[in-house]
Amino acid sequence: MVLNVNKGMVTIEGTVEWWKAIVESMNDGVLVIDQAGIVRTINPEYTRITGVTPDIIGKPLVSYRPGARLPETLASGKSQVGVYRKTHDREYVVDMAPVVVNDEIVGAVSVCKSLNEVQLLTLELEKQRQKVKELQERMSALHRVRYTFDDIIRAESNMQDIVSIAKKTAATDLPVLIGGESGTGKELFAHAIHHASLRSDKPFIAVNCSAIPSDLIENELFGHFEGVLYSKPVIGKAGLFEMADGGTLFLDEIGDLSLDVQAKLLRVLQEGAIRRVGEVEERRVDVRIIASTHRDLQQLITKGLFRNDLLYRLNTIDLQIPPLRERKKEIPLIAQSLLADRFEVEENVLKFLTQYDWPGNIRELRNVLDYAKCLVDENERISIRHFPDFMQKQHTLLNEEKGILPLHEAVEVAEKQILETSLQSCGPTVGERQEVADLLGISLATLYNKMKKYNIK
Ligand SMILES: Nc1ncnc2c1ncn2[C@@H]1O[C@H](COP(=O)(O)OP(=O)(O)OP(=O)(O)O)[C@@H](O)[C@H]1O
Repeated sequence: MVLNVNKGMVTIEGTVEWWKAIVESMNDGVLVIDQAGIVRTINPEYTRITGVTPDIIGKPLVSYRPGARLPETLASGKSQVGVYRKTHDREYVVDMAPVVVNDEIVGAVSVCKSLNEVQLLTLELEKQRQKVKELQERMSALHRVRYTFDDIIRAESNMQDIVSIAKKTAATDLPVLIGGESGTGKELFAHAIHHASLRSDKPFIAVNCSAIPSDLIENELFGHFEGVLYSKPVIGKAGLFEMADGGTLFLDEIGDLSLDVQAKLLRVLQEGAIRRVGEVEERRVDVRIIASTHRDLQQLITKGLFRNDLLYRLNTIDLQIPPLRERKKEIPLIAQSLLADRFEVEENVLKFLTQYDWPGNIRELRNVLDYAKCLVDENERISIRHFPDFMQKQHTLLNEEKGILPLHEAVEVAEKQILETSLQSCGPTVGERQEVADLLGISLATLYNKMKKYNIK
């Protein structure tokens, strides 16, 4: 035996004892025979699983266990894997392999697991498979589109034309570039095109290029290698291109990609293959690209911030979605749809909505209506005072320009102003508010109701 003293620890290595200790400590049952079929060793686990006791050591295996299969491996030199065995009431699974030294078979080893353990492992494996399946289903639900062409409310002829072109592109794999201000419905169009395409049962992956830091976007789009980096294991990761394989990749805000990533993207579009960061070999991907931007890409090209050749790869079909202020006819329709027939709206509100400029387009319209829906009381109709302050001011400005207000609105404006002025110099106590109510000739309860109505704190 060789004793090594290493930092105060005594170890035994390169000895029979060393290997015996390893075999003894294993969780699998081990039995070894030599060239003559004589059992040379078994470990305690072998006894526990098979019931064979250590007195077999030194005896021919077949004399002790006539049905043993290990001698077959010894004779043929061929391994046997997952062999089911049953002796008396014990069931187990055995792997058998020849022991080869200098190209010569010098024995054979049998490694067994009790069936119970195998069953437990099989059960665990089945559970994990089920989990993977559930996760895959959840992932594909996440990657399914929410909108179809039916969800695109349109009334203006320019929008009808755009939808009709978009429907035609759905039947192809051509790249589509969707332009338009923020909130005009670019992503809605991308969903609808994918939904109507032959790829609709495959993933739709949307990535907002402006939301991912530039040093991470390459990793996100193309994935990264698996291996060892600075002596640490790195688990490989598929990028969004691989995740979208067979489906559609929606590159939102493409104008925000750095020139470096634009060059890599162009290569992928030309080659139809991606290379994970840190890998050499290419992987083929079949992905349809729909890109969108609220920027003027021609202007970015002039400034040297966008690649001309990439634009030509992306804009085979170029859809420009007009801003909401150029689709006035659609505003009441979209508003009614967002209110889902559950809220009534005063006539002058719908009129005002069509006059407003909507710099945030349909997203802004949705937000403003959500605000009003939250503020309006049950059985009340949505009126201007249920809108955010900036909208109310805009409404007043518009009417001032015209110099006329509908009478009930003029009354409300005046009433609100009188209340605000009277309450300005008064403190928050009930006594002080009672004084204001007395001066105005109304009850305290009416004062509080009007404060609530006009959102006066
Ligand atoms: N024609 C339409 N009919 C009904 N709803 C619409 C229409 N266009 C857009 N919307 C709704 O407006 C909101 C904004 O749309 P979307 O996210 O598609 O805009 P976008 O142009 O992609 O915005 P951004 O450039 O900021 O990403 C979404 O809630 C969408 O469902």
